[in-house]
Amino acid sequence: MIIIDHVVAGYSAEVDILKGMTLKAEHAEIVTLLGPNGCGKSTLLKTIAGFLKPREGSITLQGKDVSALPVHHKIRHCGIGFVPQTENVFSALTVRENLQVGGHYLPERDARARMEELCELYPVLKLKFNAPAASMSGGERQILALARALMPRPGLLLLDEPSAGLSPKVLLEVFDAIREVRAKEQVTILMVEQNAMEALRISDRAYVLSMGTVALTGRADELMSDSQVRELYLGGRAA
Ligand SMILES: Nc1ncnc2c1ncn2[C@@H]1O[C@H](COP(=O)(O)OP(=O)(O)OP(=O)(O)O)[C@@H](O)[C@H]1O
Repeated sequence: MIIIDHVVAGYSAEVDILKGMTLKAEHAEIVTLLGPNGCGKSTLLKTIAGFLKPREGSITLQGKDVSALPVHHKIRHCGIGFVPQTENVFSALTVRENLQVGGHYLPERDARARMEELCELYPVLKLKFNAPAASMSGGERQILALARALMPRPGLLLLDEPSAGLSPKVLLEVFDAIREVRAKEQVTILMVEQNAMEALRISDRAYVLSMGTVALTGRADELMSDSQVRELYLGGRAA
């Protein structure tokens, strides 16, 4: 379980982007963060991942305060995996090499076994194992990015717009991949998304952010079926 408690953070000392952000994700939940451009969704993920330090408030993971820990410590010792929105695979490296990067500090035997597991989970990785990531489609690259972050078996996975730039059909394949790993490995997933309705369909709960704070929260199915919420926050489309 992760608890974000009244977190204030930003890129410079003068400007707060997160202005007292409070939210949580329970074990093995898929929680989606929605909201308009610039409201702080990516900044929140970067703060949880350790790229930014909270000026105020705390981030608690499994009961431990991880607020001030740097990125590498969070990946290696706290079980936090992060898939950024762009540049999330190494195009010139093969699928195998990308996965090796994700598991670089695992003992070699463990890394090999983990790669095999992930190739079972996502057969496209096995198919393209020795091909460069550059030869993969957008959806395949997204699945590779997901698998790379999964190499060290994180308990918490942070996904920044996994559907960015994907067609509606491919988007659903990537969302299926996310749902599958939650089911198989009980990983907690905190995901930023612009495709609100599609993301809510695979989510347990969601938070709608506005100007650095939480404007609204609820169960995904309740948010989807509330016409006022749909109109105000989710683009007004029917569920
Ligand atoms: N590296 C940075 N340095 C300074 N300001 C930044 C940086 N990255 C983002 N910001 C600013 O922080 C604010 C929040 O940006 P953020 O990327 O978190 O928004 P977002 O909700 O993820 O938006 P989007 O949906 O467009 O990705 C914006 O005003 C943005 O200009």
